[in-house]
Amino acid sequence: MITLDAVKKIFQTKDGAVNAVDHVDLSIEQGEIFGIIGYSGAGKSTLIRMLNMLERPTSGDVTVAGKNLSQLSNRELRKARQEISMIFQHFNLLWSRTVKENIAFPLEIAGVPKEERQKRVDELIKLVGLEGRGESYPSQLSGGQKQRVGIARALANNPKVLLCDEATSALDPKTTDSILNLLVEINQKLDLTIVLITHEMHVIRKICHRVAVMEDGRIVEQGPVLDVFRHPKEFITKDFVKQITEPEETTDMIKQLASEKPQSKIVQLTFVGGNAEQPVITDVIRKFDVQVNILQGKVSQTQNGPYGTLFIQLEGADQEVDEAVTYMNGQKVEVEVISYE
Ligand SMILES: Nc1ncnc2c1ncn2[C@@H]1O[C@H](COP(=O)(O)OP(=O)(O)OP(=O)(O)O)[C@@H](O)[C@H]1O
Repeated sequence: MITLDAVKKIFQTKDGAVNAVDHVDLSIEQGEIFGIIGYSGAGKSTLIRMLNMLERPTSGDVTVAGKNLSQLSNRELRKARQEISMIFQHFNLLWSRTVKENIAFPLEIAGVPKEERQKRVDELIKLVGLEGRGESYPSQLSGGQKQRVGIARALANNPKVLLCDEATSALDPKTTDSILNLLVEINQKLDLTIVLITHEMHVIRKICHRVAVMEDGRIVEQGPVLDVFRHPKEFITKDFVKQITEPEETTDMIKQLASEKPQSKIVQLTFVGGNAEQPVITDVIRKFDVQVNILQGKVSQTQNGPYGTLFIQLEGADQEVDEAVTYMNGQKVEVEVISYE
């Protein structure tokens, strides 16, 4: 559905050239929810804005739904953009228009007759769960409701692709979850391809099928979300995965326990599927002369199935503990001995 081929964007500034996007190749499938994660300044916004030519690449090709956007005339590009919609962090609504009028706006531009417009707006209001709010103005809505208007407006002309530019970054965690659920719902119902950029791994974990990690204008790692969670290769990816597996409280707790019992080993098990870790723990207790303390465990849902992490503390003679770790390494879990020295 979307391919980027050697795409570059260089901004000329008075302080010199900035390589915002540096030779990116990417391929996104029809019906996929594809996430791009990176810290501020990584080039995410520039990259996503090149997917609808809000930003033109300095070089390279962007192809969406079979059209090479770099080669289109302005008129052809306006038409292509009806198939590539976008939602934004700060919603970008028209404040003097009601919800209905905001949603109708792209239909007016596309020349859709009034009666058809009204029918379509009513459908969209229902689709995004804004029944009864059609006559409200944006200032009368919560953040989550404003983003629902943004989504309805973006879907008005039946796009093939929805681009989400930090669409939940201005929302609280609960509202974020409800908007993410809505995005999954429309992805499934409409077979819509969704590309999103974010700096939050939670967003990737919850809704994306695949993820690309961006740093200094480049894609440094990409793959199915579960694979990247299980085997993050780059340092930056490990850092992002820790947002999910190892919140600060966990780190503090582990440091404390490790200092109380310096001879013990703290091990993080990562597994895919609901109960994959249980037989491993049972086996370790049975086969080795070690004491296993379970410190913390968590299973999170992803679009590709459950993903879990478990922190355990192993106590016993050095050799027994080492053998237990070696044994676990050969099982269906990822094993990492945690050390904060
Ligand atoms: N119009 C512009 N002119 C000059 N430099 C720009 C422009 N837009 C972006 N940049 C620079 O390009 C680099 C990438 O910026 P970009 O906004 O794409 O990153 P980002 O990952 O989206 O970060 P953020 O989340 O902070 O927006 C940064 O160094 C930024 O300063």
